[in-house]
Amino acid sequence: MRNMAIKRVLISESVDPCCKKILQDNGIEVTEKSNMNKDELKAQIKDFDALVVRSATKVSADVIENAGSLKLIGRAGTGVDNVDVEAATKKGIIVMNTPSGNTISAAELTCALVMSLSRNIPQAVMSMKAGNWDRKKFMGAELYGKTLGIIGLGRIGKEVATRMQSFAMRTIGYDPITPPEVSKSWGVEQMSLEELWPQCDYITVHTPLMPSTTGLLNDASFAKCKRGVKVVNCARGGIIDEAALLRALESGQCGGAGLDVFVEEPPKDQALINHPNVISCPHLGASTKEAQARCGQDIALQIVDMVKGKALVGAVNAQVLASTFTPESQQWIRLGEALGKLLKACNTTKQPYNQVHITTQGECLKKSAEFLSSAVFVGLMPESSENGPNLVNALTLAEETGITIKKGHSDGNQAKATCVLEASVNGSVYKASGTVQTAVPVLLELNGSVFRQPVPLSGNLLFFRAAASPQLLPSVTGELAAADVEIDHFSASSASGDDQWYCVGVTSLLKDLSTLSPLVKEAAQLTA
Ligand SMILES: NC(=O)c1ccc[n+]([C@@H]2O[C@H](COP(=O)([O-])OP(=O)(O)OC[C@H]3O[C@@H](n4cnc5c(N)ncnc54)[C@H](O)[C@@H]3O)[C@@H](O)[C@H]2O)c1
Ligand SMILES: O=C(O)[C@H](O)COP(=O)(O)O
Repeated sequence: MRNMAIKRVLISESVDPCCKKILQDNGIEVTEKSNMNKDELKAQIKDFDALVVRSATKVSADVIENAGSLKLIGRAGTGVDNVDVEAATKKGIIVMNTPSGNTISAAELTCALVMSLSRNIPQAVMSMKAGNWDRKKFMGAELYGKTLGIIGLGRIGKEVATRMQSFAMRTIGYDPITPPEVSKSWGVEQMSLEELWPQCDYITVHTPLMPSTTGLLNDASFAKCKRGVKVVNCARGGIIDEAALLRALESGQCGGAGLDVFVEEPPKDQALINHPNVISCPHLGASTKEAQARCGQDIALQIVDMVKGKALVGAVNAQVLASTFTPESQQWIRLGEALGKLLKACNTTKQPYNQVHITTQGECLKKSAEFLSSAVFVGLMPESSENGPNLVNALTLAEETGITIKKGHSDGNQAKATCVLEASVNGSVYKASGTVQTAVPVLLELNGSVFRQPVPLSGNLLFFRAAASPQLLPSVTGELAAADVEIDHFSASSASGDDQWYCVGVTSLLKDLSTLSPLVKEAAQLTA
C-alpha cells in the first residue's frame, strides 16, 4: 500500500515501554504524553501520523476532525468503542486493535470475581482490616455443581468457560454468531436467553457494547433469573443496566455483582460501588504485565509490518486493505486507480458520475472486486488535501455522494484477467478496461476503441478522440511541440466506426486541452 509512511507516533496512554522501543528501533519517532485532555489532544494530533491509545483516550469525531494527516489509530487492547470508527473511516484513517493480547488476563479477572463473589473474599478482607473476626457474616457457597451462564462466547467467554469447568461448574451460554457445535467442543451448551436466565447461579457477560447488547441484563431479564443470581461484568459498562442492577441488588433478586467496567469511568455515581454485595475494580481486566507487554508489542509490530508493506493485521475498518499486501495486488490497485483517474478525466460534463459499474473477469480476480472497486474510487473521486481519497475511505465517500455502485465478477472462460470500469452521467457512458501485463497496469480499451498495443498506464498520458486522417498526427504533434511538450510514446486503437481514441505518452500535461487540434473531438489527460 502506498502513502503509508508513519514517521511520528503519539502514545497518549500508559502503554508498555516495548511499544515505544520497537517503533523507535524501526526508525519511527515516538512521543509519549499521558493524561492529555481533549483540547490538548485536538491541538497536538495533527503533528502525528499515528496515535496509539488504550481505553481512556476518547478519540471522538471532533478529535478526528483535527487529525491533519493522521493515518492510523492503534488500540493497544481489544475494545475500540473509545474511537469513533465511522469518523476515522471517512477520514481515511485505519483503526487497528490487538484483540487477543489481553484475553487471558480479562478471563482470569472474571474468574477471580466469580470466586470472590462465591466466598465474599473482598468483604472479608475489609472486615479484617477493620479489626474484626467475623466468621458467620461471610458464609459462602461452593461453585461446585453450580451453573454459570456466559453471554458472548468469543475469545474471553471461551477462556472463562474452560477455567470455571475445572471448579465443576456447568457452563451454558448464548452467542448469536459462535456456532453451538463450536462452543460444545469446549463444554458450553448454547441456548436462547429465555432458557438461560432461569438456570444460572452466576452470569458473566463477554460481548462488545453495541445497541443489541446495551442493557442485555435489565429489569425484565433480572426478573427471569433465579433469586440471588450473581453477575459479573468484565466486558463493557452498560451491558448490565446499572440502574436495574442496583434495583435487583436492593430487592435481593441479584445476590452480588463483580464489576470491572462502568458506563462512566471513573463512575461519578458511587451507589453501585458502595452496595455491600458489589465488588469492583477500576477497569483492571487488561492490567497485567503480560497482557500489557503483549498488547504493546502487538500494536508496535502491526504498525511496523504495515509500514514495511508486509501485512495489515488487526485493522477493524480497512478489511479491503488487508488483501492488498502482495506485489501482485499492488499492480491491480494501480490499475484500478488509473482507470478511475482516466474516466474522471474523460468526464467533461462538469457533473459527477451517478452510476459506476466495476466488473472483474478471469479466475485470478475472482475475489478482487472489493479492493479493485476501492482502488477505482481512489482515482475517480475528487482529490482532497488530507488523506484522501484512499483505500480506507474511497468507497464510503463515493457512497455518500449517492453514486449507484455495482460490483461484479464475470467468470466466463476469459484467458486474461481484466478490470472493466463503466461510468455514466446523464445518459453519457464512459468505459475503460485494463489488465496487468508483466507487472505493469495497461489499458486495453477506452470507450469502444480497442488499442492495438496495450497502453502502459504510467506517467503523463494524453487521450483524444478523432477521426482517422493523415492530417491528425501532424496537427496534434505540432500543437504539442508549440506547447513545449515532448512525446514519449504513441498508441492508436483499431478503428471502430468513424472516430477512434488515441493515447500519447507526454513529458508534461497540457495547460489547455481546447487548443489541441481542430480535428480532436474529445480529449482527456492524467498522470497515472
Ligand atoms: N475489562 C477489560 O479490561 C477487558 C479486557 C479485554 C476485553 N474486554 C472486553 O470484553 C469483551 C469481549 O472481548 P472478546 O475479546 O472476548 O471479544 P470477541 O469479539 O472475541 O467476543 C465477543 C463475542 O460476543 C458475541 N456477541 C455479539 N453480540 C452478542 C449478543 N447480542 N449476545 C451474545 N453474544 C454476542 C460475538 O459473537 C462474539 O463471539 C469486549 O467488550 C472487550 O472490549 C474488556
Ligand atoms: O478492551 C480492552 O482491551 C480492555 O477494556 C482493556 O482496556 P485498557 O487497555 O484501557 O486497560
